[in-house]
Formats: sequence, C-alpha cells, structure tokens
Amino acid sequence: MSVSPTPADFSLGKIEQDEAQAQNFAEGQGGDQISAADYDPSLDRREDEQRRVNAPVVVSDEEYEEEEDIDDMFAVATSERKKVRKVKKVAKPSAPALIATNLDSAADSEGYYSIILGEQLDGGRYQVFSSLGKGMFANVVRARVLQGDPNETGKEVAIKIVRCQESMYKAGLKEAQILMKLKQGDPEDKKHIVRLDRMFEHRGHLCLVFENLSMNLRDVVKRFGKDVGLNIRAVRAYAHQLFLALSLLRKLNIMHADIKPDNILVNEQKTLLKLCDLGSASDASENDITPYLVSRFYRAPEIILGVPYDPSLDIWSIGCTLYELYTGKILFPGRSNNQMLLLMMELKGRFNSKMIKKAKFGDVYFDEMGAFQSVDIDKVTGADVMKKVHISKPSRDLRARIMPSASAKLKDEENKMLLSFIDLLDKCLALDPARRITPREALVHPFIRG
Ligand SMILES: Nc1ncnc2c1ncn2[C@@H]1O[C@H](COP(=O)(O)OP(=O)(O)OP(=O)(O)O)[C@@H](O)[C@H]1O
Repeated sequence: MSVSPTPADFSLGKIEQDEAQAQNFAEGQGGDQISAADYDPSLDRREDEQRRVNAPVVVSDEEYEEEEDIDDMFAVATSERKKVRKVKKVAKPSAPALIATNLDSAADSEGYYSIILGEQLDGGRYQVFSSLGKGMFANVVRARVLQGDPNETGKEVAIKIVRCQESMYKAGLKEAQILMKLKQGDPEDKKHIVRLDRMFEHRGHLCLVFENLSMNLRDVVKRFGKDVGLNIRAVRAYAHQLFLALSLLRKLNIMHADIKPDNILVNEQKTLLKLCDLGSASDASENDITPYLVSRFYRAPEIILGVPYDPSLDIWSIGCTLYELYTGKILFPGRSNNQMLLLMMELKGRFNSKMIKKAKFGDVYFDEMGAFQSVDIDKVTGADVMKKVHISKPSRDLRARIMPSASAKLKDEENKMLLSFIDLLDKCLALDPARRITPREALVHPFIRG
C-alpha cells in the first residue's frame, strides 16, 4: 500500500498529536541536540563556496521530446489521475553565450542581481513581484508570466537569477542540464523534483525559470513544530515523497549532494514536496574526494573520511533530515568534520577498520591503535585540544533519542509506527555506505508502506 499524503496528515503539529513527547523535547529531554529552529544556514556559506566548483557543462542544442501534462500538478500523489498527454518537440534550452564576467551594472559587488520589483524580464515575458531569497549562488524572485504560451499567462513562477561570475554561471548551466535530464526521466512529474521550465539571460545573469513553490521544510518545522517536530504521519508522507525523488536520482545515476530541509520546498497546502537546489548535483562518476561536499550537518561519514562515495551519500542526508523533521532537532550539529565523526560514532558505534583503511584522511582522525583523535576547543584558552577517544558501543542510540519516556502512553499503532520509523532511520544512517538502505528498499519499508 502506498502512502498518499492527505491534508489531514499535515494539519496537526506534534504538540496536539502527542503532547507527552512534545513536552519531553520542549524540556530538553530530547537530548543535547540543538534546535533546528536556531540553525542559520548562512553560517555555512564559507564551506558552500568551497563546494561549488567549476563544473564541465554540455548543453546541446538538439531537440528532445517533452511530454506535456495537462492536469493539476498537485494531483501527483494520487495514483488514479487521469490525464491527456501529448508529446511535443521542444528545443533544448540553448546556453546563452558565456560571459567573461566583469560585473554588469545591474549587479552588486558580489555579482548578485539588484532586484527591481515590477521589472520585466526576458523581453516582457515575466514581471517580478517579490523577492524569495538569496542563496550563495543566486537570488530568487517570484514573477508572473505576462506573455508566451497562452496557457501559462498569469501563472506565477520562481526565477533563480544566478550571480554574475563565470564559475557561478557555469555551475548554473550544469544545474540546468541536470534538471533537464531529471525532467526527461520523469515526464509525468511524479518524482518530486522541482521542474525547470526554461532559461534565459538577463543583463549578463543566467536566469532559471522554475515552477513556483512555497516554504522550505526548515520553515515548515519552525512554524508547525518548533523544537518538537512534526507529527509522524506528516513525516511518513514526506519521507515517501523524498524516497521517490531519490529513486529517480539513483536511476539516472545522479547525486544531489546537498539534501537538507532548506532545499526541500512544499506547495501552499504543505501536502506535496519537491527536492530543489540541484546546484551541487553531479553524475555519480564525478566523485573526487572532497571533504566539504554536502552541508556539514547532513554530510555522510565517507565524505569526511575521504572514502570513495556514490549516490548513497544522499540517503545519509535524508536520514538526518527525517530525524530533524520528527524531532525539531539537528541530529549531528558538529562544529567541524572532526566533531561530526565523534557525534556519528556516539550514535552508531565505531567505524569498521576496513573503512578506515580505505579512507584518504583515515590517519587524520584515527591513530595507529584505532583511537579517535577528537579535537575540541578549550573553553578557557580558545585553543584546539586533542583528546584520544576509544569508542566501542554507541552511547545513545536512535531509539533512546526518539522514543519518548512516556512511550507507554502512545497508542499501539503509534508505537508501531515510531518503531518502524526508527528502523528506517537506522538503515539510512549505516556508517558503511555499502550497507545503507537503497531508495527502492526504502519505498517498501514498513514505515513507508504503512
Ligand atoms: N521554485 C521555487 N519556488 C519558491 N521558492 C523558491 C524556489 N526555488 C528557490 N526558492 C527560494 O529561494 C531560496 C534560494 O534558492 P536555492 O536554494 O535554489 O538558491 P541557491 O543560491 O542555490 O541557495 P544555496 O545557497 O542554499 O545553495 C530557497 O531557499 C527558497 O526559499
């Protein structure tokens, strides 16, 4: 049985649904984990800058076949949608000529486009009416379609205006190329990945036109489950959609490499989510060892250790994200890669020696006896202090963190669901990537199947 989200799944915050557990978390019994609401993604900007590397881009001008759906995109989660479909030939978005960027007059000193509300873009096709946010890579505006396809007129879209710098421009082209591949792989729009409509250039800035969505999951948790998380049924429905997205990525051999609540957007009703920001995505064959790939809290151990990685790195990030949705707390809030490893071992136990042997940075973190060389900041002097730590068993496993002390008060069905959620998380968070659950397996896991 598949889990189709209904508005009722999302209507209750956890406080109403499970007061005892919510209280536990509110009082800090959920552990010493930091609240997801306190996390400011902009703090990770410096690492982000290092992650987005110059990427090879191939955008061909060939035509490709695009299947057009004529029904409601929000009906995605229902299996019995009826639709009229037609196939049309569409020219691939041609890459605007690459600019050797000197900042254009419309950009600020960092190359961000200076947004003017009411401004028309792409020869009057779109009119900007609000600003949606600024990332490391672009600013995003909401605009209305004024002309073009008559079926589209009046529709709202989100336009990502890429910073006017050569490396960003190239990364934008690569993102568009990957999004087009994903769109072709999912003609019926059932796999929960944001749709790229088209792209154009505006005053030297590459502009990507996306379907318009609403808040991201970090804001959803802040609003509906601050410090306590969302109810388990909402988490289940979101998890189902995320694993569908990952199944498409896996099928096309693409790694997202930046999955976190900020990069998952929902529709107005919060019933449907889409995985966004493919700006760090790449083909699975592009797996150079780089210890800053993925935002730190969601970064898999193989990346930190310098072990060759593959699409299972996204499963780890989904595990961290689902935990956060349910508890309102960040699972591994490490201040450094070193601390991240320590937190992971506290939850899951020690790494197997085979994995450490394969790791490029194995001797940075472990001594020849296998002890972990933990580095922390001395509270008095502010200097780094190194301490050898021998980890044998996990000190607080997922069950201890997630099951409320008042679990006896939970209804049987609730209890069962929570246990299967913990089992799924445990499998997403296998330290060894080869042992991590695959999207296909996750989709038939009892937590998702219900
Ligand atoms: N399709 C969309 N619909 C609505 N809002 C969107 C859409 N795409 C992006 N946004 C908003 O713009 C913000 C920035 O988008 P995005 O993460 O794609 O940009 P970025 O520059 O690559 O960011 P980052 O620095 O996180 O990598 C998002 O957090 C979201 O709030």
